[in-house]
Amino acid sequence: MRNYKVPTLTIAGSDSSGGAGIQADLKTFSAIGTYGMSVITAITAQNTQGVLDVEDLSGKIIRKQIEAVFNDIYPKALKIGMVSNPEIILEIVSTLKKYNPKFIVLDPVMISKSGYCLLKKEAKDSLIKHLIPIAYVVTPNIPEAEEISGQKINNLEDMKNVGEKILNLGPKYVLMKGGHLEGDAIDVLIGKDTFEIYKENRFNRKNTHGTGCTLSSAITSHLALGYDIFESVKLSKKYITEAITHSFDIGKGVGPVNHFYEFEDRIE
Ligand SMILES: Nc1ncnc2c1ncn2[C@@H]1O[C@H](COP(=O)(O)OP(=O)(O)O)[C@@H](O)[C@H]1O
Ligand SMILES: Cc1ncc(COP(=O)(O)OP(=O)(O)O)c(N)n1
Repeated sequence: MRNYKVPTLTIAGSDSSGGAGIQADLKTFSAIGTYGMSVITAITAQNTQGVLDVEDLSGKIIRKQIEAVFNDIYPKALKIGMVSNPEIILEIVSTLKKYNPKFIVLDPVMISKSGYCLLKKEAKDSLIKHLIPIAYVVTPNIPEAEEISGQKINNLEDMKNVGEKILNLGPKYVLMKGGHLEGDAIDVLIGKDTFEIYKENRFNRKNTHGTGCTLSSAITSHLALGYDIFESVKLSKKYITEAITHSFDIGKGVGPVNHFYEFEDRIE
């Protein structure tokens, strides 16, 4: 069910190499078939080999971007990615509260795969106290869930327990991603009366830049298109698995996942 007129929004950082951040989000929105809009929170100088530098935008211009979008094209669903400092987090929360969006997908980005800290240490408390409670679904990977909860995660049982702890912070659902564990790629969705497992084979691929950004934007798109949370996660898990399977070599480091493999036959 594609409907390119259904508006979706990403509030996130820019990745100059196009594999993660805003760029991955907009590619995902387009590939799934929604109308993507963006609010940029930070500019990263980044490529497939790592993050070289970051400049945060001011709270003021972030607020103005959100207002410009909402006062004109109200998104059906939005995602939040990199928000690196407390001022940015507080500005986003207070501005979004004026518009009361139904579906906020929060990807609590902390450290890039290349090891760069995208969330400043002093921002962790604001993320936990102010941003997580307004989310419809939070999508931490294992290290992020450990950082948020202060608990170590080694297996599915730990994922469930920690997921419940994060749920108590106030979001409606927690989708804990198991990409950082060994074995099958297992994600779990935890809600008040919900415990769902989404399992796919693990594919041994070098090029996995942008997996987290892509999964959260896929969920955002599916929620915007009217799917419930269970179908949205199921379809998005399929989407990221295919995108990883078809990921490709570009640049000298960890290349991106592939959003457009379906169209490759048409490229001359
Ligand atoms: N090698 C892999 N094969 C298949 N799925 C994977 C692989 N690595 C990650 N995934 C999946 O990709 C999504 C993103 O997961 P993860 O890598 O944990 O997040 P992040 O990019 O935020 O670190 C999850 O659905 C996870 O299960
Ligand atoms: C600007 C920006 N935002 C987020 C990330 C993290 O992306 P993620 O999808 O978690 O994947 P990796 O980049 O860690 O592979 C990023 N790198 N840049």
